[in-house]
Amino acid sequence: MSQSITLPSPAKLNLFLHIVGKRPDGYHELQTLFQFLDYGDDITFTLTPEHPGIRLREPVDGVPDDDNLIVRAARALTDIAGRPVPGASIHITKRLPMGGGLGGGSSNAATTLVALNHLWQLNLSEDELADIGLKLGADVPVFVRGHAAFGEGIGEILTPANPPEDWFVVLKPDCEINTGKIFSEQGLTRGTPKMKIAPAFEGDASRYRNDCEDVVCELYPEVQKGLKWLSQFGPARLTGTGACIFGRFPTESAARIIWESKPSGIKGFVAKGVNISPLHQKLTELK
Ligand SMILES: C[C@](O)(CO)[C@H](O)COP(=O)(O)OP(=O)(O)OC[C@H]1O[C@@H](n2ccc(N)nc2=O)[C@H](O)[C@@H]1O
Ligand SMILES: Nc1ncnc2c1ncn2[C@@H]1O[C@H](COP(=O)(O)OP(=O)(O)OP(=O)(O)O)[C@@H](O)[C@H]1O
Repeated sequence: MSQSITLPSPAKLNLFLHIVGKRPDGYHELQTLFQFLDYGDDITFTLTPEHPGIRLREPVDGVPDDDNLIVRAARALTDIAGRPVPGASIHITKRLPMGGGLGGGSSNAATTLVALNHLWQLNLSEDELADIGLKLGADVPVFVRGHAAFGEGIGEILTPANPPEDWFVVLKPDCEINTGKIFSEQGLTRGTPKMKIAPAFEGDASRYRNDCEDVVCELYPEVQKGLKWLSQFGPARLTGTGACIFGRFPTESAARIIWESKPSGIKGFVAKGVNISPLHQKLTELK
């Protein structure tokens, strides 16, 4: 690879999300089905041997650079490198809404780990990168591994899956939702019985549920309104702890017809569900 590389940092959907328990450390045990979207941010990494350290070319709105998951991921790799590494300048084209349940920050962290592992020639394995990623956020490992998967534990125990690669209308109701706040809500459904993960479940969208939906709809009426509208055309769900909601369609044209008729003012996009992450597709092309 050259000294500069631009890589995708895609969104994920939680096609379903069950909360099956709570761990002693307060984190919730989940069962979920992750699929990637062919839509997301792009990040350009340029090595700057003349300038040591990590620099973000522009801040992400409302996120101090030291808290930015891109910078935190790069620093975590620097710490583990065991030798001096060249500086890096990082430019992000941000498309994913924050607090959207699309895993934007986690995806940015994963793309950074994968990119700098290559550019700095650290040769860390996928397992090692996923372990570093888990310390940054529960959703980072699935983005590092790059295959649609059933997620268990807090999302780090991954079993590769192949749900249908349908088209989605993703809508972003006008609110940002803090993941920690939803997990701390008293009324959250926490006791869904654990099921045996089985491939048959991958295609059976009628069984998909998100246990955060009731609490989120109660706290954020704009999410409830969006779900009601989207449900007219088929099953619609919340992703993660929201705020984004999605409806599934068999073709792009079917999705676009609904997208064109959405209520004015609501943002979002149309995208295809993909089982190999666009990040990993691009890496394969570069090899
Ligand atoms: C809801 C999901 O998006 C589903 O994929 C993820 O589990 C959330 O992952 P994430 O945004 O990376 O979340 P983190 O940054 O790790 O966690 C934010 C906060 O949410 C709570 N949290 C998160 C994940 C989890 N399984 N149980 C929790 O209780 C914890 O209080 C944590 O401090
Ligand atoms: N590079 C980044 N991009 C977006 N958010 C970031 C980034 N770095 C840190 N953050 C912080 O992470 C928070 C969550 O952002 P993110 O876009 O991951 O939300 P999300 O889609 O709801 O995530 P999840 O589905 O994992 O809960 C933001 O509010 C922000 O404070």
